[in-house]
Amino acid sequence: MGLERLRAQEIETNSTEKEVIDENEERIAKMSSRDCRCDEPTRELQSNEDAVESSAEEAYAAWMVKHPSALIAFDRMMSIAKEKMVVVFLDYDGTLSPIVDDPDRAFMSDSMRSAVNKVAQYFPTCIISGRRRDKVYEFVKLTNVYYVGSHGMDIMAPLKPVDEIDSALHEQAIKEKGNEGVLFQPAEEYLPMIEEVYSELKEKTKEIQGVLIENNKFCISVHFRRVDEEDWSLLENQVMDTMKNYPALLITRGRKVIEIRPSIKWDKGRALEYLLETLGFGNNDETLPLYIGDDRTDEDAFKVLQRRGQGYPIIVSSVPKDTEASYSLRDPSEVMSFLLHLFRWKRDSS
Ligand SMILES: O=P(O)(O)OC[C@H]1O[C@H](O[C@H]2O[C@H](CO)[C@@H](O)[C@H](O)[C@H]2O)[C@H](O)[C@@H](O)[C@@H]1O
Repeated sequence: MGLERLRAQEIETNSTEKEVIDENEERIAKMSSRDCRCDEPTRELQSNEDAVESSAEEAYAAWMVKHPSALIAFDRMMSIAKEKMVVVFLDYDGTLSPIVDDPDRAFMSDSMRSAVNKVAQYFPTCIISGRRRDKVYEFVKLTNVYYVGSHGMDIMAPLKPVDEIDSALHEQAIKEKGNEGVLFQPAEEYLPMIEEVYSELKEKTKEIQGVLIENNKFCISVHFRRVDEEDWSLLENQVMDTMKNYPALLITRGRKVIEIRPSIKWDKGRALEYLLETLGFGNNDETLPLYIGDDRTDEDAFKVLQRRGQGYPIIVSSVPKDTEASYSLRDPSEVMSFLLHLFRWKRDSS
């Protein structure tokens, strides 16, 4: 697409998008000038609520010293990117869409879609989610990004040879899909077991109000966000009881969700490495991967980037969290601002 058209598209950016960006920029400007606060006159005694809020803000500010805002640090981060190929990896829930009660309604805003689309016009862009791959596509609806589902276990990659990545696993798991690309599903043999567990869990938990079991193809999510807190341990016991019969499956935790997945050595971090190889960007010196995610499963990808000493792991969180990420963004609206910064940076430097 020509630059003219890209610019025209950007001008069309709707007002909500602009408002969100302005708000974020105002907040960032305030944060950058935080040091000035010591000159302010001593404030009057605050109400308890204010005090709690301000101590939460202080804890967040202290955490941000170790995980600076990727918006504030943008220019510094990008100063080494000029000579490199930036590859963008994005988580979906909590990163591109806000966390909502009903997982089927975790829609992405049009302005976020437009930001991802803009970034994907300049950089290879992959969305890596715990959800089914086709479900993520239903939400995102962009044809210029790569989709990875089931926490990295369902990859649709371009038709390209893979070098040394797990050749044994690769041979058994790869399938050619005509011109669409190559489907890499390292946990394919677990499919019947996952189906079985999904049916069992549905049956077993059907009396618990609010529980939702989501079939994510190679993984299962047991959601308890809408379950009464007093039923949480009952649900947990029922899940554990079912899982006793499936030692080949692993239980992990996410945001108000118990996740069940094959216990193979494959996760979002391995998927990131796999994609870098298949996209032809395996070379550490020439590639700058950015990974933005909010969940525990994204930590696997952060760890990989830390181990490779390459790129930028960025966590999305509005509260202090233990993380391997080097940078942070507060919420999806800051993710959108970051993506638009990235787009403009590339557009204006090309
Ligand atoms: O890897 P992700 O794209 O972050 O997916 C992780 C899980 O996200 C979804 O659940 C979470 O978001 C829901 C919608 O906002 C929310 O209701 C739920 O409480 C969260 O845990 C998704 O439904 C899961 O299948 C994914 O594994």
